[in-house]
Amino acid sequence: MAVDHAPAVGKGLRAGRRATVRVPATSANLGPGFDTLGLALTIHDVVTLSLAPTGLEVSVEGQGAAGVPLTEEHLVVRAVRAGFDHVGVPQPGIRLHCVNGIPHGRGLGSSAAAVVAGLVAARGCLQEPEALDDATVLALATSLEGHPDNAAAALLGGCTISWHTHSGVPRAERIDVRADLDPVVCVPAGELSTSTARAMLPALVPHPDASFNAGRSALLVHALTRRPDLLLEATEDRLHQAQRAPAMPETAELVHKVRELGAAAVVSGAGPSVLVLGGRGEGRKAVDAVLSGPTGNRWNIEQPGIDTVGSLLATEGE
Ligand SMILES: Nc1ncnc2c1ncn2[C@@H]1O[C@H](COP(=O)(O)OP(=O)(O)O)[C@@H](O)[C@H]1O
Ligand SMILES: N[C@@H](CCOP(=O)(O)O)C(=O)O
Repeated sequence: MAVDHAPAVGKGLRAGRRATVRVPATSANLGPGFDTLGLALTIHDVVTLSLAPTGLEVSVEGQGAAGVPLTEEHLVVRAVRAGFDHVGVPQPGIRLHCVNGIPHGRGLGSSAAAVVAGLVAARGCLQEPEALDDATVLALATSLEGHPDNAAAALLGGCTISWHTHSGVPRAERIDVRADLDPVVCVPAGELSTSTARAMLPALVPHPDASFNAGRSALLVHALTRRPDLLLEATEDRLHQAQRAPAMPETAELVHKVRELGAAAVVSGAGPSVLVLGGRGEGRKAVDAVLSGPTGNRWNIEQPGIDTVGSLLATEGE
């Protein structure tokens, strides 16, 4: 009788499982809430993971398909492996297919989406999925990303407040923003990596600026939930946008012009996209007024809804 010596997928993993995760784009900071506030948007990546005894096969369609490595360096693969390492299961072979809707390097949380999708897909292939519960995924994603704001919103959906405990554990809570909040996103063609934009920030900030942002962040929670008329004032910031403006002058100019018309424009994440927050049609009206000239066609204008689901896992097979 022939003996099959082929290696098997290791203990603790579901060999026949196919895990599909849909994960939203996120806009972080929302002005004053640097590394704290995040908003999930209905622009999505979808990743499908299945396991094999050995090897790696990665295929990618959509955003970033031409640029991302199809190797162990692929961010989703790194996240899957980080999840399995955390749980302590033996690393299997990986078959991964990604359909990407989130543009890369534009301040819409593509890297956080990739990391969260990989971790949640890893959860879907575990015998004991609770080993990668939301708190653990947030902690692992934050350590891969360096900040929790995008990862929290990508994982939980909606608008999130995230913070670190004294012992350095990231935590997050969702707040229920007004149903009529109608975000507009203006996406330029050029990319700016988050690490480049973070390197532009000073290590220390003056106390009055810290105080200014603390007040605006608190006000912003009130504006997002109850008082949209305060959004313009509540989205003021002194901690990061002006400091990063030299790397994205067109973004800074668009934010300024839209705000002059009374709409709450901010840099989305680390930029260079612009997010405008307002009631139904308000942001779009201001953006159209500013971008009606020849420079307007340099921006891709989108009106995504708010994703209230967060990361959505579906599994097939044993
Ligand atoms: N879906 C993805 N698959 C693989 N790598 C990704 C994916 N999304 C983002 N990345 C990696 O992260 C980089 C962008 O991350 P970052 O500079 O933080 O910008 P963003 O604001 O889009 O998160 C990409 O250039 C790519 O290397
Ligand atoms: N708080 C972070 C947010 C980065 O978001 P991204 O979408 O640009 O990755 C920062 O401002 O650096």
